[in-house]
Amino acid sequence: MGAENPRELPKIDFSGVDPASAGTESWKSVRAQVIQAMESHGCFEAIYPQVTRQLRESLFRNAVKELFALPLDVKRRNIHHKPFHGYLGEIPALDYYESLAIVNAPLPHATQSFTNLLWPETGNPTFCETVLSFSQKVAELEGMARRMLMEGLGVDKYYEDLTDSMWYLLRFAEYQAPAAQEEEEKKLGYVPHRDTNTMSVVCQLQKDGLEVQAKDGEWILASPSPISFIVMAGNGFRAWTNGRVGAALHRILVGGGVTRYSVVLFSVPKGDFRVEAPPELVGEDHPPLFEPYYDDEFVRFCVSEEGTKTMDTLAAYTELVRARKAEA
Ligand SMILES: O=C(O)CCC(=O)C(=O)O
Ligand SMILES: [Fe+2]
Repeated sequence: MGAENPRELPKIDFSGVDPASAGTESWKSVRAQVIQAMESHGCFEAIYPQVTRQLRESLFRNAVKELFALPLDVKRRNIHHKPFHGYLGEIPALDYYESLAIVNAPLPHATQSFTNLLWPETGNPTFCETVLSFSQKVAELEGMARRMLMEGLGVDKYYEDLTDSMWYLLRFAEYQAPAAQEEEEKKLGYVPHRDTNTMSVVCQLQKDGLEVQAKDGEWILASPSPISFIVMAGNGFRAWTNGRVGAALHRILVGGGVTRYSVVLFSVPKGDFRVEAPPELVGEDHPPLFEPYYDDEFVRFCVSEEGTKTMDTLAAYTELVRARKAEA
């Protein structure tokens, strides 16, 4: 594993494991690397050829291109009541950014209805098949990484329940190349943040852009191979593990005259799930760091004026709830 160089993200080879291989020697070896990487860097590069180069090619060269080429009024049909769960574009401070999202993407009916909404005449079966097989395979990677971390903390008995309490959101993003005269200078494509959800798996076309903050405050550029993904935890997992797993601070830089595309799978707590650390992770040595919450409520805080002022939304949210409780 490449964790020795603190200026590079650790690389972990998942090619020898699958969800059914939990407990095998190869699983344990990958697990040890995952635990170490999350401790040292808060994220890692997963080598994952289970998503074949061919599938990745058809995703980026066909599906993603076709999606962003649709007229704006068609893309805007992708509406969802929850922030960040549908079409996003023309956002102040995110000048180069546009994205669309599929809630429950690994479920065939969900991706099919997204496809029907955008291509009502044809239902675009090729898009649907490509996106479905991609998100199903990537969901397996998210599940393995999360299960390994839960095993490391001795709380894997909750793995199935935690999985059932979440949905997967697949988001397609385009970061337009800044205008020619700005080419030399990199621009912020997405502001520094920690994801609000549980875990995130980023797939990017071979274009740099994603940077993760190291412990010393320096930014590390992710340079995943053509068969790699970047895996990180968000505030949802940080809260559920009572801070034992940290949420990586990251940002996107764009420049060099190249438009960047990414497809990210997020595991997101469902609306009725209370995000709260299990008793095994709380005790005298580990006082509860965060207040339990429902994701909708936390996301509402994150997009509020107060939430957008802070870099640590989970800590700020906890502070707010505790202050309210003290007042009551
Ligand atoms: O586009 C990417 O690579 C990741 C963007 C991101 O950080 C996010 O959507 O939360
Ligand atoms: Fe993010």
